[in-house]
Amino acid sequence: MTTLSNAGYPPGTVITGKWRKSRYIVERTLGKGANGRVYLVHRAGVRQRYALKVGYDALDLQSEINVLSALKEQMHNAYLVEADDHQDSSGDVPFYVMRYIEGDPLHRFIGRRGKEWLGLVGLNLLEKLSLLHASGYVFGDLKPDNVMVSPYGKVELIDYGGVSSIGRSVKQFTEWYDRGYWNAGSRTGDISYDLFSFAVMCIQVLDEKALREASRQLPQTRSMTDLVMLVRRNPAFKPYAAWLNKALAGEFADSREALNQWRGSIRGPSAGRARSRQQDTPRWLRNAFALSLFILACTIFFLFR
Ligand SMILES: Nc1ncnc2c1ncn2[C@@H]1O[C@H](COP(=O)(O)OP(=O)(O)OP(=O)(O)O)[C@@H](O)[C@H]1O
Repeated sequence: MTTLSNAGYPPGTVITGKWRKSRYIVERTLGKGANGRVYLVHRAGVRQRYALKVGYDALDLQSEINVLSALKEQMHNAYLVEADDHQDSSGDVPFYVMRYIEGDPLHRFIGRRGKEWLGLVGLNLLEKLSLLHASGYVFGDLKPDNVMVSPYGKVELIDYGGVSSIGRSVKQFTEWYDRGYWNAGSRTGDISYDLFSFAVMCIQVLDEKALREASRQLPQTRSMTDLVMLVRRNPAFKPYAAWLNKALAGEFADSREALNQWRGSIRGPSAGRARSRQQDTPRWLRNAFALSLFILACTIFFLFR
């Protein structure tokens, strides 16, 4: 196996699996990151679309494939479709095919739809994380770019390159979301590591400016207390404050507890809207409606008795 050296595949490129012989046709590039390029593809002769990742480094991609294969067995998770090698001008290039997730990354979704969606989206994300934790893994590199949200708030994690077994060192992380960056704990992959990252993501979504300012200090003076203080300062955090403080301090016993507490402390946007619709209706109008129902009932009673 060699590493991918080309500049990317243009639309129409056919990627043929060396061993399994599946043929995928590139529609467009979906994105590129530190580990590889991801293409939107469809299988030759079939409409079904997939995301296909070609790695820059064969070993890194293989470890991602190993995790996805293990998850597929343990979680009956159909995210990984297949893995194979493909031959291009640079030699054999490894790739894997996964479910295509349509949606927006978390920060773009919240930016478009409103911060009140954080409750529901956070709940769905915590459900995904607790399934992963129950299978013995931590996600590691949890950040808004790796959380895709569909138009109805359904959540999918992408980029499993940072996943590691519970108890092992975190393989891949991104500064803001990393517990070590805030001098708030080790980089050992435990469930609290993911919950810490989750809390920082929430802080970013609700007050990115304050998070940026807090991160500007000297590395040795940065601390979890800075995050706790900024949660305390901004009233937007009120519904989530108790949860965030507990996650930042690593005090959740497990992700089920975190999930249940989140569920208890939030109200989804639809519930919020329904409630505000009810509150928007003036009391006189509700009373008038009740009175007219009463008069109608009396009329029917006297007419038909
Ligand atoms: N299953 C998928 N469905 C839709 N889009 C995807 C999928 N997987 C990846 N992408 C897109 O491709 C981009 C790069 O993918 P990915 O994050 O896996 O690459 P990476 O090299 O590991 O990135 P990073 O540098 O963040 O670690 C993502 O940001 C996303 O936009």
